Amino acid sequence: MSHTIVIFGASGDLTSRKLIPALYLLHKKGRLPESTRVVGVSRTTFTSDAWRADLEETTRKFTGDSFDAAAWTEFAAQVYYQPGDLQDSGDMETLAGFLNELEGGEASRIYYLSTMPKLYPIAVEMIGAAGMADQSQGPRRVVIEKPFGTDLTTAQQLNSRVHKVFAEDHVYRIDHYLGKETVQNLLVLRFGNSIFEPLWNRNYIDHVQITVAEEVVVGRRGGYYDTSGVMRDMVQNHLLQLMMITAMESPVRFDASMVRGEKVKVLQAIRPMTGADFAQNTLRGQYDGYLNEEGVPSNSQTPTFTALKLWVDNWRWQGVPFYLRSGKAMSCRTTQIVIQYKEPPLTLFEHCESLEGNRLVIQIQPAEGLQVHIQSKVPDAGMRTRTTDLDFRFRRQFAGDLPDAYQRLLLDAIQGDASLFARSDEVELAWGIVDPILAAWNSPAASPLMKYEPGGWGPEESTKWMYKQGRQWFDVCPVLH
Ligand SMILES: NC(=O)C1=CN([C@@H]2O[C@H](COP(=O)(O)OP(=O)(O)OC[C@H]3O[C@@H](n4cnc5c(N)ncnc54)[C@H](OP(=O)(O)O)[C@@H]3O)[C@@H](O)[C@H]2O)C=CC1
Ligand SMILES: O=C1O[C@H](COP(=O)(O)O)[C@@H](O)[C@H](O)[C@H]1O
Repeated sequence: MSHTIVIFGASGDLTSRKLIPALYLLHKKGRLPESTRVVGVSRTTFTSDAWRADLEETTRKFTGDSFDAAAWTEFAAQVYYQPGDLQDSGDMETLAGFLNELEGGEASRIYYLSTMPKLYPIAVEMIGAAGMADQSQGPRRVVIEKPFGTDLTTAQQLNSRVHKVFAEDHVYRIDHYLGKETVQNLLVLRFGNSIFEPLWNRNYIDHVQITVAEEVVVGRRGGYYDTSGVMRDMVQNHLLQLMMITAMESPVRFDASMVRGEKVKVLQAIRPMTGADFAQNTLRGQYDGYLNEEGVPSNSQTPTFTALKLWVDNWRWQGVPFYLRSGKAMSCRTTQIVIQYKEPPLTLFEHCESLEGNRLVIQIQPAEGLQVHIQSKVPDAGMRTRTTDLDFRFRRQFAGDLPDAYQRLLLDAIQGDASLFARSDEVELAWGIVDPILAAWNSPAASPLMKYEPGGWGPEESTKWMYKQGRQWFDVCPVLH
C-alpha cells in the first residue's frame, strides 16, 4: 500500500525547518516506505514546482552536510502542493479529489496538522466533512502538534472534537521529546538491563532531578510565549514525559497500549498539591530582560523559569521527591536526568570534598550519554576518596549524526506505531497537574515572581530552596566531546 503525508501548514516554519528535512533524510537513508508522497496544503498560492524549489533551499540549509542533490531530486519528485484554506469546504473537497486521484486506490494517509493551534479542531472537522477520514480506502491518521489545549478544559474539548472524526487509535499527539534518541535510550537503559532495576526505587534513591535548561531567550517568540510561559510550554509536555519514563513500571510488552498505560499510572500517582504545597513546592522566575522582548507586555508576569517538587504516591517512589526544573536564558543548554542515590550508611573513608552519594546522570542533550558518579580512591593518598565518573557518550559509539526526533516520530506515524505519542488521557492528566499550579500562581495570595540574571541557573532562591532541603541542584554544563 502506498503512503501519503498531507501537511496542513505547508508554508510554515515547522514544515520547512523540521518536517521536510526529516522526511528527506528518511528517504535518503532508505527508511521511507516505497511510494511515499508528500502533499503540502496552505493558503499561499504556490505551484508544486515553486514549493519544491523553496523546500530545496531550506532543506539544504537545515540538513547541512547531509544534503545530497541527487537524493533530493528523487525525493522531491514525490512532493506536491495543493493550495487551499482548511476552513473552506470547497477547498477541502478539491483536496479530497486531488488526493484520491494521486493515490489511484487504496493508500494509507497521515494528516499532519502544522497550523496555528486554534485551527486544529476545525481542520479535523473539515477533514471529516470532506470524507477524508473514511477508513475504507486505507488507514487515515491525524498527527497533532503541540500545544494540545491550553488547560484541561480546552484539551478535553479538543479531544472530544477530534474523537468525533477519528478514533483514538488514529490520533497521534506529538511530543518531540519522545522522538529523541536518548529519551528512547532511557527506556532501554531501564528495561534492557538488569543492573539498574534493583536500585531504581525508594530503597536506594534519595531524589530525582529533571532539568531542561535552555541558553536561548524568548526572542521573537514573545507573542506566543507570553500566553504560554514555562509551565505550558515545557512542563505540561516535555518535562512530565521525561518524568513518566523515569518513574514508570516496566510494560509487559513494548507496544503503544502497554507503554502508555504504564506512563499514565505515573501521572495518576502524582500527589495533587493543596494549600501550602504551592508555596513550598513550586518556584517561578522571569529572566531580566524578558519584558523588553518583542510582543511581551511591559508588566508581564509570565514565568520563564520554574522548579517544582512532585511526589509519586506508589510503592516504588514513596518518599522520593522528583524535582523538575526548566528555564530560558540559563547558563547553558542541557537536558539531564539525575538519579541521586543515598549516601552509604557508614562513612569509612575520608573524602576530598564533601562526600557525595552515587549519581547516575542521564544526558538527554546536547552531550547525549550517561555518567555514573562513583567514589574511588585517590592514588597514593592513604584511603582518601573522590568522586569520579564512568562516562558513556552516544557520539563516541555512533559515527553519523543522531537523527532528529521528527524522523523517528514521522516514521512511527507512517507505520502506525503510537508508542511514542501522547494518548488523550495522558494529555488530560498532565493538564490536571499543571492547572492548579497555574491557578495558585495567578491568585492574589501568590508570592511575587522572582527575577533572575540571564546566564545562570535561575533565581538564587532556587539554589537556597534545595539547600534548605539538604540537597543540591546538579548545576553542571555538559562537556560536549
Ligand atoms: N515551529 C516550531 O519549531 C514548532 C511549532 N510547533 C507547532 O506547530 C504548529 C505550526 O507552527 P509553525 O510552523 O511555527 O507556524 P507558522 O505560523 O510558521 O505556520 C502556520 C501555517 O499554517 C498555514 N495556515 C494558516 N491558516 C491556514 C488556513 N486557514 N488554511 C490552511 N493553512 C493555513 C500557514 O500558511 P498560509 O498562511 O499560507 O495559509 C502556515 O503554513 C503550531 O501549532 C506550533 O505550535 C510545535 C513545536 C515546534
Ligand atoms: O516545544 C518546545 O521545545 C523547545 C525546546 O526543544 P529542544 O528540542 O530544543 O530541547 C523550546 O525551546 C520551545 O520553547 C518549546 O515550545
